[in-house]
Amino acid sequence: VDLSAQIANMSVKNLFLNASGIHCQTEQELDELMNEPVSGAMVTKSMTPKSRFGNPLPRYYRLANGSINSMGLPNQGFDYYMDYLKNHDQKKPIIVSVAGMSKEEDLEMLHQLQDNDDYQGLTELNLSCPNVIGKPQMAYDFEAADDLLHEVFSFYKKPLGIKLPPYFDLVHFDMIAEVLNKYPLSHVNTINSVGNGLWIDTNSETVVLKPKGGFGGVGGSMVLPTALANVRGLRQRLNDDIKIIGTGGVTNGRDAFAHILCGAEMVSIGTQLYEEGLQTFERVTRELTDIMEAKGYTSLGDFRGKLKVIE
Ligand SMILES: C=Cc1c(C(=O)O)[nH]c(=O)[nH]c1=O
Repeated sequence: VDLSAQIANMSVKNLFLNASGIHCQTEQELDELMNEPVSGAMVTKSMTPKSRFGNPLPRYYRLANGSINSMGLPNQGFDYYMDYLKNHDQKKPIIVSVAGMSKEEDLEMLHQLQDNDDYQGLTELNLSCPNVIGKPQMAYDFEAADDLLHEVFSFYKKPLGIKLPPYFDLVHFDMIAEVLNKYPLSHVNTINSVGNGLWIDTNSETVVLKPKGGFGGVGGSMVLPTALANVRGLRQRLNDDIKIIGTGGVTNGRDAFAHILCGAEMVSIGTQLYEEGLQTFERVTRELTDIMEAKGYTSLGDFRGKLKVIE
């Protein structure tokens, strides 16, 4: 099922999904997401060809208004997730997230997905992992991202989206959109965590994460302004047929409403889902429904992308 098909009969009910990395690494976590009644889709932890332990612990830390992580791409490996797809009926679309440690690994996994006749799913190429030691975030290198996508779309013909890091300059929105509009992407998922933040325990005068001297991706409510800007900036610049999954900073119905006003077709929840658990989906959906009812909206289309500016 590609995202646009999923969106065709979109309602509040199936608007939400987990952010990749959250509650989606093991078979048990994936089963719990699959059986969660409210979320409309789900996404796997970004996978690499072989399973990875990831970075040394501590590698996740909860902040007052968010989180910081340097997980280092821990995942069970490509074959594990392919087996999961084969052995479980899909009660909801599962987005397969792919994040090779190199361009070669990205291409290797995408070739396998393309050549697997049993696989008809929606794939998301993660170009934005900030925590693999020594590996830059590909999506900050516009030329390299263009080259990779050119090569990918020379053979990959199934629905494919990409996960982007946040950009912080309107010219960068222009530049990445110029690249992405050249390709038949099903969607863009924005934002990934805000890369290479740093948190300090001032009592011990020490960083809180072990990997990379404490540098890690920042998520949660404190990144909502950046997430909204990236959803809005890319919606204003991307071809209409490239849908946007809004990710970043969603803790309640009002945050989700804001993402949709900026143009998000679906909304994913990460830090809040990790901290509060799967009941987050039911709570945020209820809160969003209450807001829509109070405003007299009966469908997401009544307000999606209709953010007003001050004339
Ligand atoms: C796939 C690796 C990622 C990771 C990670 O595994 O460290 N953390 C993030 O916040 N975003 C990612 O994209």
